[in-house]
Parts: sequence; structure tokens; C-alpha cells
Amino acid sequence: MINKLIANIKKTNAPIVVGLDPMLNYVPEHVQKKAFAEYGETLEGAAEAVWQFNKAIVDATYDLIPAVKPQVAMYEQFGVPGMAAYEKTVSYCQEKGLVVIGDIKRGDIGSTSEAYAVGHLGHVQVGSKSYAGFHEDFATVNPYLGSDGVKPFIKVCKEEKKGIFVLVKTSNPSSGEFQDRIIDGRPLYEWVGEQVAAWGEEHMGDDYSYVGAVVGATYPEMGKVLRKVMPKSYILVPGYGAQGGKGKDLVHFFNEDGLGAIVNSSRGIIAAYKQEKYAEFGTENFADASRAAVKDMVEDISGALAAAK
Ligand SMILES: O=C(O)c1cc(=O)[nH]c(=O)n1[C@@H]1O[C@H](COP(=O)(O)O)[C@@H](O)[C@H]1O
Repeated sequence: MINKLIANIKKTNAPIVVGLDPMLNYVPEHVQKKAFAEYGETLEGAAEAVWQFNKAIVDATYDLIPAVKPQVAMYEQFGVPGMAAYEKTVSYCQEKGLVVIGDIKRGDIGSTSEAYAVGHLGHVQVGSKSYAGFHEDFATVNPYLGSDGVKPFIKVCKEEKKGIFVLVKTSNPSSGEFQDRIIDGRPLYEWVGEQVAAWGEEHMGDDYSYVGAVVGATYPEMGKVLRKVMPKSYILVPGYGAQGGKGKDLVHFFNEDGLGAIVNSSRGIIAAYKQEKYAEFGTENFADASRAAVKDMVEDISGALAAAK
């Protein structure tokens, strides 16, 4: 899958991910109304609204982008129908040729991580049959329980040729409370980054490893250091747009080959129609606003990379 991700990035010339984080208040009223008319103001109605919203955005952007990242909490809040909308979104994006990064941020004791890994990236055995439950291509993994929480994911990745992005330095304001603590002279995130590089050596694609890292766009200086600590790991970079990250901050997340990083924007793309900049599209054409926002994001990042050469 890392090879497919890179092939998709090369094909689209767009090192970006559209984050499918459909909070109900981002879903335009006309989409909500239609779903509620069919299913009522129920969890099913919310899940239908979210699914229709996602589908419209994917239809309007899939030719421009290599990958999407649905955030599972945004679906989980709508219970079982929400999780069905999550799986439907994963399937639809894969049909469109997109790589799907399941943002599940899992990690637990070994046996529990194994079940998470099987459910999201692998196959679960049911009698003589086996099933791929959510079948994402990548998953985000929280390593802060230690290596026994991560290794089951790597095992399933090897079997299935799938990948993970391990949280190393997260984009949120309080991420430094623990992640920046100095241990034996170096911040904790650097120790984790080093471990990601070591795990990655066990599971390599053609040029990059199947074990990637998450490093927030909001910490560009740390990104620069971590790029060197994990030269063969793809870095998933959230925090662009709504959290303040800009193209010029991201140059050092990339390698000399122009690869090595993929930048996520969720609200900045899916709720673009709410921004002044894209107001001309109107609420009815929310998906066209998302398409315009994707183009602007790609231009911003490509422009910054070209200027840095
Ligand atoms: O793993 C992630 O994707 C993630 C890690 C991180 O450090 N920061 C972060 O914002 N994210 C996710 O990236 C997305 C960011 O959304 P926007 O701020 O709307 O672009 C959300 O789905 C977050 O859960």
C-alpha cells in the first residue's frame, strides 16, 4: 500500500490527504433535510446525511487527490449507523482508486491491539470463513502504550501489505506536555521517531517503509529534525489549514526526492463552503468549494516546495 500511496501522489502531483471528518454541523442543511425526510432525526438520519456529504465531496475531488483520511470518531458518535457510514465511505473511496487512511488512533495491550489490527487492516476468522471488517489501507496507531501495542499492527500489515502511521509528535496545543519531555537529553518524540524508523526497517516497500509517522504541521522545527530521524518513513502531517499550518511551514517535512510527506486538511476542505474565500459557490455547491480548496492547497504546498529548491 505504501507503493500505491506513492504512485497516487506521483499521478496527482498532490502530496495531500482530504480528511473526511463530517461533523453534522458541516453538512449543509439541504443534505441534512433530505436525509431526515427519509430516516427521521435519528442516528440513521445523521449517518445518511454524513454519507451523502462524503460522497459528494469524494465525487468532486477524487481525480485531484491520492488519499483520504476518515476520522472514525466523527462516525462513531452516531453509533452503529455511523460505523456503517464509515465502512461505506471506506469502500466508496477505494472504488474510486483512493488510498484510505483510517484515522482510528488505536493502541492497547498486545492481545487487544491484535483485535484492532485484524478488524481494521486484516481479516477476522469466523469458522471456516474470513472477513475484512473495515478494510482500510492504513491506520493511525498510538504508540504510547509501548511496542507490544504496535507490533500486532505491524504483523497484520506484513500479512496484508498494509501500513500504519504512528503518532510521534501531534499537532495539538498540549502535545508537548508529555511528548516534549526530555529523557536522557532528548525529547520523548525523538525516541518514538527513532523507534518508528527501526520498526520501518522490518517492513519496507520499494523506497519507503510501511511504518509511517504522524507529525503535526504546527511544529515545523520538530518536523525538520524528525524527517532526518526517520528518513524512510512517510510522514502524515495534520494541522494544515484550520489549525494554522501553511505550505511554507511544511517544506522540511519532505525529503530531497520531493516525497516523504502527505499533508492532511479536514475542515479546511470539507467545510470550505463556509469560508469567506469560497462563499461565491453557495451552500448548494459545497462540493465545488471543496474542489477549489483542494486546488488551492496543492498550489500552496507545491509553490512552497518549488520556492525552497
Ligand atoms: O492522526 C491524525 O490524523 C491527527 C494527528 C494530530 O496530531 N493532529 C490531528 O489533527 N490529527 C487529525 O487530523 C485531522 C485534522 O483536522 P483539521 O484540523 O480539521 O484539518 C483530525 O482528524 C485530527 O483528528
